[in-house]
Amino acid sequence: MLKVPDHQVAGHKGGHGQPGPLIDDSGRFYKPLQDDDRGAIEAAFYTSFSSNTRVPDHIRRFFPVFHGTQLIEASDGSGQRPHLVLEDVVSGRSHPSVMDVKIGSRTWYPEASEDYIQRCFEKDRKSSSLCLGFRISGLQLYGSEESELWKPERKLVQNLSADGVRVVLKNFVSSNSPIDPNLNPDCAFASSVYGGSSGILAQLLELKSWFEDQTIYHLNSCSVLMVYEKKKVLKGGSSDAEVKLIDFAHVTEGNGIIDHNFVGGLCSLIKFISEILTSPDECTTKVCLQNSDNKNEILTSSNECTTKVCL
Ligand SMILES: O=P(O)(O)O[C@@H]1[C@@H](OP(=O)(O)O)[C@H](OP(=O)(O)O)[C@H](O)[C@H](OP(=O)(O)O)[C@H]1OP(=O)(O)O
Ligand SMILES: Nc1ncnc2c1ncn2[C@@H]1O[C@H](COP(=O)(O)OP(=O)(O)O)[C@@H](O)[C@H]1O
Repeated sequence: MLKVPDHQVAGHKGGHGQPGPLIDDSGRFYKPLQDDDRGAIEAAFYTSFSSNTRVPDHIRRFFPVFHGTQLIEASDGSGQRPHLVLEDVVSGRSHPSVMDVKIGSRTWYPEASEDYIQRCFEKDRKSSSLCLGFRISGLQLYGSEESELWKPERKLVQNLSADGVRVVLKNFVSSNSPIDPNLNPDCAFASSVYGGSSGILAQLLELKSWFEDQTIYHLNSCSVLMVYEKKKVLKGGSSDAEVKLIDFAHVTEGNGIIDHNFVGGLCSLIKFISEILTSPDECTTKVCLQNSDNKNEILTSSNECTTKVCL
């Protein structure tokens, strides 16, 4: 039985006349192939990547397993449509905290159309992509109460400044509520989620070492998906933190050239996460996430805050 995923944090969602992803009970994620060349490019990437013997096994685990394409009924009832059949990265987790981070200071690439380049350029300029080399595309995080789920409006998190990004990366691994203005992110779970030999930082470093050498693919506009199980962490168990790369609709051939745009963004994300691990209390900012009606201000403050960032 296919259903709409509860834990999608970014990308195209079903509704408003467009099909969205579906999941099944056996841990598979069905992504509708987009009509234009994006669908064909992503399917070609997964096909090439799955059989490419130059990709080391320890790197394959950072990509969802690919089970081919399949014709299934689209989520919007528009009839049968081809879908990529992928491993569902959040399957088996009851309270997954999830963050989608789009890597690269530039999400466009020279082979794209002029119109696409302009749209990407505008988004990169307005978001943290241009200055940091990545942007948070979307996230959800569970609080300490099982019923508490924070899923901020995507446009708010995408356009955060460096200070804002730092606070949200701290919120992601904190035990206290991101929407209580009186609470600073305590980074209580930083060491179990970001740290350790199998934590998110170690996984990102392993990826980085491959991307510093590989010249097969250029992963334009691709995301790092960071996932962990909040329920287990709250009980003192392992975070089961996982990093996966997703969204290959704009992959181009590397042609012997290192993907500097991807490597640069990855290094920047690594730096932010390393700093949270080494100095979790250090902060100079106060982030104010304002709702679209501009009425309800949600403040997330940190120790010794001196700057106020408003959206
Ligand atoms: O439609 P939008 O404005 O939500 O833009 C989509 C992006 O959403 P965002 O900029 O993060 O809000 C979306 O970004 P995310 O995957 O959500 O990070 C994609 O960039 C998508 O383009 P494509 O399918 O990769 O070619 C973008 O879709 P297209 O506009 O290119 O169809
Ligand atoms: N294999 C997967 N398993 C679980 N969730 C996924 C998977 N791939 C994508 N997602 C979810 O869907 C969102 C959008 O995915 P993405 O491939 O970027 O779509 P789009 O091409 O529409 O931007 C991600 O932010 C994530 O929440």
